[in-house]
Amino acid sequence: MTSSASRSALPAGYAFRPLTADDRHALLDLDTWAFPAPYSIADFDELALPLTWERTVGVEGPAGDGLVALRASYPFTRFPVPGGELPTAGLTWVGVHPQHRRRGLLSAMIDDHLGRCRERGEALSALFAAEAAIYGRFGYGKAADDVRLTIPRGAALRDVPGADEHTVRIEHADRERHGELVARLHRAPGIPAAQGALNRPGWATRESEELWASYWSDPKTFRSGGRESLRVVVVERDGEPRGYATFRRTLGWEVTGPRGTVHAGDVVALDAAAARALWGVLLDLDLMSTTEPFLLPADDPVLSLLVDPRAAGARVTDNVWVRLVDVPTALAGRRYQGDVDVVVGVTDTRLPDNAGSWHLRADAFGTATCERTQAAPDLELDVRELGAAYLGGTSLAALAGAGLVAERSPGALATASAAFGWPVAPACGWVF
Ligand SMILES: CC(=O)SCCNC(=O)CCNC(=O)[C@H](O)C(C)(C)COP(=O)(O)OP(=O)(O)OC[C@H]1O[C@@H](n2cnc3c(N)ncnc32)[C@H](O)[C@@H]1OP(=O)(O)O
Repeated sequence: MTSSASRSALPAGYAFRPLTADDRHALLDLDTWAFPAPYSIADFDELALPLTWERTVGVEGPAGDGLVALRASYPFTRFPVPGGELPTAGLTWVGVHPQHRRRGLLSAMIDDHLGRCRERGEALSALFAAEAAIYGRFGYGKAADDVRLTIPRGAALRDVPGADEHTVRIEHADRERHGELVARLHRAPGIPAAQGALNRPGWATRESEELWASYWSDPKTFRSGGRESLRVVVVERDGEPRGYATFRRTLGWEVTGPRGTVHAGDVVALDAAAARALWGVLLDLDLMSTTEPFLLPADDPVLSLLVDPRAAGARVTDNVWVRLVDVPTALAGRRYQGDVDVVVGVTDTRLPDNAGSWHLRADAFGTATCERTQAAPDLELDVRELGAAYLGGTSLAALAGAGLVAERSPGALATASAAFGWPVAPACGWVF
């Protein structure tokens, strides 16, 4: 890929600087300016940083201010998109010291990041947004939602044949003991239909040793609010692990009795029976009154297993945001759930190579092609909206309803909107 990114420059006096492991202290100091935390830097000594240093870039301030901004990205070489995988940069650890905010440092960092994505051949960038209002201006669209639940202890679940054939292990989470099974099962994103061709878009897996080391390091900074150390429940059938969930409990005592909470992290099962077995354990731990999974895909099996899903008080919030860095590679790199033959007119002020008309053709669930064309567009939208629709979680019709997609050829919106959807809801099961 060639790079023709229009990069906005840092303000005078500021300069980019690659960061290394020697910058650990300065990086943590800056990070706790950006994200206030009730810890000293020394408290983070136990924390294995999840960063890949070659992808971690700082900004030095003027006049000896030192490190005043930083950003990093995770290498997701196999980021799931509908029916496929694409190299993706997971933008993360974005922070600007409060004294240097609103001077354009983030804008310059994003343009530098997008330029580097193109140079590395990463067709997408994805992120979790600390504040939802930040990233739209940079061409990122809200591509997935997730569901937060507070499930009462003992909530009734529908039966699944075979669930009671599982044995259960509840143990301290330990990399040596559980590392291989967690790495393997996490690739199966929680519903049987999602395996194989019908994958779960957005479900990033940890690919770097740094991310795994961080996942298993379990420092006290991860135990806020009285949380215990990391635990795991594994359900096995015929001696084979079929699902696991990580969790930490908290315990409070009230005059009416103990009120504990199970804070679940990953909840991953290879099939419906394993999911039923796993949730049966998570919803019935002694001294607990509620189970709060951190985040779940909008179609997680538990939402169908709960006899009274309303009682779990579902809250929906934004999950992964996606930015198409290379529009033709991205559009040809996913599959579509309906036949589509459409010319899409794209605007993109930050990456002008993406702007213009693109002819997208695909058969339902088959491979796609996407080529530049001079033909008039059937649909027009900004790259931000394309990012929102890309994983199949936001319909083009819904965006058109908000005036964000324009239909120029009658019928094109319905066909393209159906094709861009996906049978499995997009979501990433962990915040990166
Ligand atoms: C993927 C992740 O890592 S998400 C983590 C993001 N980091 C945080 O939230 C930590 C706390 N916040 C910060 O560190 C900073 O305020 C940042 C990174 C959000 C913004 O950095 P800044 O250098 O101040 O941003 P910059 O000056 O480049 O602003 C660019 C534009 O974004 C807007 N903007 C910046 N921050 C916000 C925000 N929090 N909400 C809404 N708009 C914002 C600015 O107003 C500006 O708008 P304009 O182009 O219309 O003038």
